[in-house]
Amino acid sequence: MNITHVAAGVLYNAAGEVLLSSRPAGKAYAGYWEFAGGKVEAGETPEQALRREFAEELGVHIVRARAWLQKIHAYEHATVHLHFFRVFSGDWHGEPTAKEGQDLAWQRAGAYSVSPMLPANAALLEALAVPEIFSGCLKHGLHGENYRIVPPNLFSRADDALLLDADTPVPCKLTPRALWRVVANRAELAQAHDADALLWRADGEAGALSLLAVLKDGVSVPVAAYANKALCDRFGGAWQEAGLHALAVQTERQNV
Ligand SMILES: Nc1nc2c([nH]c(=O)n2[C@@H]2O[C@H](COP(=O)(O)OP(=O)(O)OP(=O)(O)O)[C@@H](O)[C@H]2O)c(=O)[nH]1
Repeated sequence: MNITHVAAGVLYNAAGEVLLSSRPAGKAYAGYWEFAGGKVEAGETPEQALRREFAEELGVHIVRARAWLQKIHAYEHATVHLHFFRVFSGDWHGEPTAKEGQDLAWQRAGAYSVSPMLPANAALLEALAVPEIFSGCLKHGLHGENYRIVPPNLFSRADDALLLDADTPVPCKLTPRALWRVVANRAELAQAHDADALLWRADGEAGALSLLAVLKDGVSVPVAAYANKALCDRFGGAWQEAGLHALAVQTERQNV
């Protein structure tokens, strides 16, 4: 199969908004909103392609980009392997300028006002609303800004995300905003193919290192590392560099 590699970036401003751009006239899906980026050229890494596309399309110079999710999507015209990056405020400079006739809009993650969005990006746009810091435990749930992930017995609101083990069926009466599965190794990861997001439970150094290896291979859904504060302090930077979405710091009082 012929696969086109594409690099795209989620650019953040100081207010925490993300930049979307519309596809210019003449391209497939003209007028649809997407993240700035484009095809990876021969001899380039995805990150190099991202830097080039951001300079060409937006006049933005990227200082540091963090790997995020990877998606494979089959379009009528091509199958694309998308490499998404996040570029946080402070990690870029320049004034984003539409250099290719596109429209630009800063948007609050989860409260988008532009449309239509590129259909392939739906899960990604939802993933951006997942906060980057959680705290709590598996038994009582994990809490982040405007977001909570709870086990079935605590599920009470339509905007709750549901926390389940890798092999527990979703209770049919529940319709969570997202399904999070708890995994601790590659075998459980392989079972969790229906998850919208993953909570990687790292109990010690071995678990922390295997999470790092999984992230380096590339992940297609947001991953939060569930670990005690000491492990989060020790591995947090390396995990985030490799594509971790969030840290879920295990609170002291529990032991599950
Ligand atoms: N830039 C970008 N492309 C995306 C995103 N999501 C997604 O499915 N794609 C797909 O990835 C492909 C990117 O190709 P492109 O046409 O933007 O790349 P390009 O600027 O290098 O195109 P060109 O060679 O026609 O000038 C398209 O099929 C596009 O639909 C996204 O968020 N951003």
